[in-house]
Amino acid sequence: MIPGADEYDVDVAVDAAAVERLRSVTPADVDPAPELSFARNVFLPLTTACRYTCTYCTYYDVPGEASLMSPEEVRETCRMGAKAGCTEALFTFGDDPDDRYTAVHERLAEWGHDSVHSYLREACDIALEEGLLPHSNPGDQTREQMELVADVNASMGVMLETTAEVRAHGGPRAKSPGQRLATIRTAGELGVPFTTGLLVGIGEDWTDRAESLLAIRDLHERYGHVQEVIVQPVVANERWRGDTPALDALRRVTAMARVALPEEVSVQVPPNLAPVRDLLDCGIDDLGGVSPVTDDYINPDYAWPALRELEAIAEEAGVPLRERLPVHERFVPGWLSPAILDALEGEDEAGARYRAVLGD
Ligand SMILES: O=c1nc2n(C[C@H](O)[C@H](O)[C@H](O)CO)c3cc(O)ccc3cc-2c(=O)[nH]1
Ligand SMILES: C[C@H]1O[C@@H](n2cnc3c(N)ncnc32)[C@H](O)[C@@H]1O
Ligand code: MET
Ligand code: SF4
Repeated sequence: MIPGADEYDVDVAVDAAAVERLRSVTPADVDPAPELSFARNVFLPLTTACRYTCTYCTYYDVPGEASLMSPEEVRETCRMGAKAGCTEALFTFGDDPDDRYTAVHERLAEWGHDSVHSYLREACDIALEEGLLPHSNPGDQTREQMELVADVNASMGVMLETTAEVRAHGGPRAKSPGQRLATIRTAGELGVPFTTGLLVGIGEDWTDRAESLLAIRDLHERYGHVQEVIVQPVVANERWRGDTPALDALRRVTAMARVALPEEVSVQVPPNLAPVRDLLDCGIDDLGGVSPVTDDYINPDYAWPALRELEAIAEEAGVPLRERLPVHERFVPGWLSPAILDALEGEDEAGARYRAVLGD
């Protein structure tokens, strides 16, 4: 039984025999992908306040020190991104800050918001006005929270990380695998194209990795909404002095992701955190969002490779490098809200920029 599954009423069916079969997959069992895709984004860390205290994370600030990006800063960053040819505004930040962050809540109230989600909606509107398509990953979301922002996002996401109960999530306020699966299910119910993934090396074992991939597959089979699964190694920082996954392990879990998931689901590896060149034969077909203008605020010590480097990686793999939007092309017919479709069809510069990426 997956921890928290009962509490959040998720009936994800993971068959023990399928876990055993997936565990035995190796890179020799997968074919290399025919192309590599990526998106150009700007990273907008709306707030560093977070209800959790994951032990691998340097992103969150303690109450009293947490920051909140202002609407003006959001607009400025988006404008800069659009000018640099980006298509995606990546909003990813602390999970639903709790009541200990009084200063954050007071500031939000001054700006007319009673929650971070209410503010996120305004921020997504700003991004659309400035010519970027929002992709929000605010961590766990309730159905009510996701409903509040779904129609102003091209796609959304949350890392499942793992279905296991791990010490790295521990402490009094811990992430629950059941809650994360419930978030992924809610996205399916609401028809939101979705990104999720594994965080590798936080204390999970091979059975947990296989189970996590099969849980994602199960939810995707029900709703068809998973666009990509990220295989992300945990990386060292001043809070995480623990181990990081060895290359062998990363190669094997990447191949397992490729075998576990149907072909239409991309397998993404972040080129600033993982040795992508050594994973090209393990089935990856996507390099995720890469920013020409902002840092990776979650892992600030790990710089984005330049576009030139992505081109060199694709060349080494002998496949074309293709730019994509934050929502994968197959979701454009039928899945997008009027606000996002309007942006894609707009007669302005942004519309032309999106359509150029789509190849229309
Ligand atoms: O720059 C990053 N982008 C992350 N992204 C963004 C991703 O690179 C792109 O935004 C998506 O591929 C959409 O284009 C995530 C998106 C999600 O929905 C869920 C998790 C992540 C994790 C990261 C991350 O750690 N760093
Ligand atoms: C956006 C995602 O970034 C991941 N994240 C947080 N800290 C680290 C780290 N040290 N290394 C790699 N990924 C990390 C979390 O899994 C989160 O969901
Ligand atoms: N807090 C969210 C999560 O862990 C998103 C960003 S992590 C810095 O899923
Ligand atoms: S990984 Fe996300 S949820 Fe965990 S402490 Fe960092 S910001 Fe919060």
